[in-house]
Amino acid sequence: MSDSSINLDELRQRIDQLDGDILRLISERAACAQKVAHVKLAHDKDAVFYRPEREAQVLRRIMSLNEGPLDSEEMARLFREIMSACLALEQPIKVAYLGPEGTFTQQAALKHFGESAISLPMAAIDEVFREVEAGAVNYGVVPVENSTEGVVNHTLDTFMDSSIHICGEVVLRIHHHLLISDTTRRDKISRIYSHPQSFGQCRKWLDAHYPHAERVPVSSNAEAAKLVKTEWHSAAIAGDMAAKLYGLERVADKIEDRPDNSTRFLIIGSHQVPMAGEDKTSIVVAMRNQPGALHDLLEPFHRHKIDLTRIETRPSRTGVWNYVFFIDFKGHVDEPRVAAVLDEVRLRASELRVLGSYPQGVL
Ligand SMILES: C=C(O[C@@H]1C=C(C(=O)O)C=C[C@H]1O)C(=O)O
Repeated sequence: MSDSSINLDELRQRIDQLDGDILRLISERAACAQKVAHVKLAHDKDAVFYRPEREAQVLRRIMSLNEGPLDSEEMARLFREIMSACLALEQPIKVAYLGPEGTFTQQAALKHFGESAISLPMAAIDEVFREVEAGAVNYGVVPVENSTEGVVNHTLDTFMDSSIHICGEVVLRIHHHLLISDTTRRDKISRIYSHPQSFGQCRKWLDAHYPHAERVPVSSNAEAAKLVKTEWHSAAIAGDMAAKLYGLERVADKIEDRPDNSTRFLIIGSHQVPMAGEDKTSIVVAMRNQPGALHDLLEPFHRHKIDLTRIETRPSRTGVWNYVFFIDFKGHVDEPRVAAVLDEVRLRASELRVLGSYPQGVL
């Protein structure tokens, strides 16, 4: 036996030993999580097992303790799955997302809740809201803004008519691929299907590589992937999940024009989330139609040194909502300085609603 094979045997024995240790520790952790669930139930029979603020703290702690060689995000993803499996022991979490199956929103839902969550596709953003409001699911996931294409107006508009809370956020790197089926003639592609947002994110690449192909907008990337199965001269632009789901081949990888192309999704639910330590708050504010309204709105944030992360304006849809601003900022409503700012803004606004305070996205 050569030296290298002796080493290999030893290393494999060591790995077997470590796997045994990991197995034992994961089981011990799962038993602990089960006990936590029983304690929660003893206090309140309608207790919610899932605690987004606690999960954010667990993941942040793991990332700060990690010394490699795995990078911290990779390690947090492993722990995300361990927590997801622990939680599912008691009660798998049910999550509605903007479908169909294979969309980036489903990918975001699984990234946030882990693969043990039950994810249910909905046909439209307002259906996701309705399922959460009706209590048919624990949470919903909807896209809210893309770094290349901007805000998803429909999501913001739906918040105006809803009493739902924002319970979390998740940011997903969006990679688009040009996909074909096994019957597609790759030299004869004359039509490309995708969602309008994705066409926007791949515009330059398409102009350079397929200037003459017809671009056909459809309701989702997953729908585009499905259509390609039946047409020999068509391709689709979609992500990994849709490619796998429909068994498509990648003709070109990562064709998005900007390498940092990412989408932010919101987790919506019916509970308010306690402080996690690094939180964000989203509010919607209506101001009266008068000069200086925007300045009046923002001035208290500046004075109290609160960091705004986003501000969007939407047209009002009623007489009361003259100007409607969606504002995200760092901090939690339970912090005194945030409460002070909101009190001041409330006096200046014709209406203010806190959509939610929630942990800043970790993964
Ligand atoms: C164990 C708990 O319940 C759930 C499971 C968690 C875990 O596995 O670490 C964390 C938060 C909750 O979603 C808890 O609240 O601590």
